[in-house]
Amino acid sequence: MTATEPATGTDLLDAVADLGAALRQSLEASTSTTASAAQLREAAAGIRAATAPLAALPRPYDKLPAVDDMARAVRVFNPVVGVGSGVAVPLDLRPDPAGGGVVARAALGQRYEGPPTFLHGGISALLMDQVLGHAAIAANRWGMTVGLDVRYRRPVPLHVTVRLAGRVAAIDGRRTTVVGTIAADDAPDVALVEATAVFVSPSPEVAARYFAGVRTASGEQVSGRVGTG
Ligand SMILES: CCCCCCCCCCCCCC(=O)SCCNC(=O)CCNC(=O)[C@H](O)C(C)(C)COP(=O)(O)OP(=O)(O)OC[C@H]1O[C@@H](n2cnc3c(N)ncnc32)[C@H](O)[C@@H]1OP(=O)(O)O
Repeated sequence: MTATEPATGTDLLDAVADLGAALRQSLEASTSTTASAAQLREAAAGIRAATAPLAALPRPYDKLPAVDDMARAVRVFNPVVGVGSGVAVPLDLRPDPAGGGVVARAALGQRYEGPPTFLHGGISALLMDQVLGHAAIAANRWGMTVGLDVRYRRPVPLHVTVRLAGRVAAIDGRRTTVVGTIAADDAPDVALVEATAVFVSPSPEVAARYFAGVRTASGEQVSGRVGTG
C-alpha cells in the first residue's frame, strides 16, 4: 500500500471512485468530440440532471470526506491523485524501485491540452507539485510548497505514457528540497520537464491557525497532525 492508494475497499469508496471515473470519461469525451450542438445540449442537460441530487447533499469544505485517510495522506478528491476527482489524472504514485522517491506512469488526455497535441505547462507544474510533495511525504517530510521552479525542456506529448518521478534532494530544518522530472516512459533519462520544489513544514502554531476548523468525518481535529516543530 502506498501514499496515494485509498485505505479500504468500502462500498462508499468504490462508488466515489466509480463516479470519479465517469466524470473523467465525461471530461475527456467533451474535449475530444465532434458532436453537434444538439447532442452537446442533450449531454449537458443529462449531466445537470444526474448531479443535481449530489448538490442537494453538500459537505462543508472544512469537513473531510469520510473516505479520506489523513494518517496515510490519502485525499480522495485531490485534483491530481484523487480517485474521486473529475479533474485528477489520477496519478498512482508508488515508491521508486530505482532508488528512493516516488514514481508514477500516466498517459495524459486531451482535457489537459495546452499547445495542440501537447500538455498544458500549468498542468505539468500542478503534477510536479503533487509528485514532489508526495516524495517529501514518503520521506516523512510533509510540508507546504513555498517554491516551485519548473523548466520546460521539450513539450510533453498527450496520449503517450510518461514517467513522473520525484526524490528528496536536501533537508534543512523545516525546509525540504525535492527534485523531479517528467519524461517519456521509453526514454526516462531525457527530461521533458524538470522541477525543483521547496516544502516547509508549518510550525505547530501556524498549523493550528490554518487548520483549526478542519475536522475528519468522525469529528476529530486534524491540525495536530500537520504541524512540525
Ligand atoms: C498530513 C497531511 C497530508 C495530506 C497531503 C496530501 C497531498 C500532498 C501533496 C501536496 C502538494 C501540493 C502542496 C500545496 O499545494 S501547498 C499550498 C501552496 N502553499 C502555500 O499556500 C504555502 C504558503 N506559505 C505559508 O503558509 C508559510 O510560508 C508556511 C506555513 C509554509 C511556513 O510558515 P511558518 O511560519 O511555519 O514558517 P516560517 O515562515 O518561520 O519559515 C520556516 C522556514 O522556512 C523558510 N522559508 C519560508 N519560505 C521559504 C521560501 N519561499 N523558500 C525558502 N525557504 C523558505 C524560512 O526562511 C524558515 O527557515 P529558517 O529561517 O528557520 O531557516
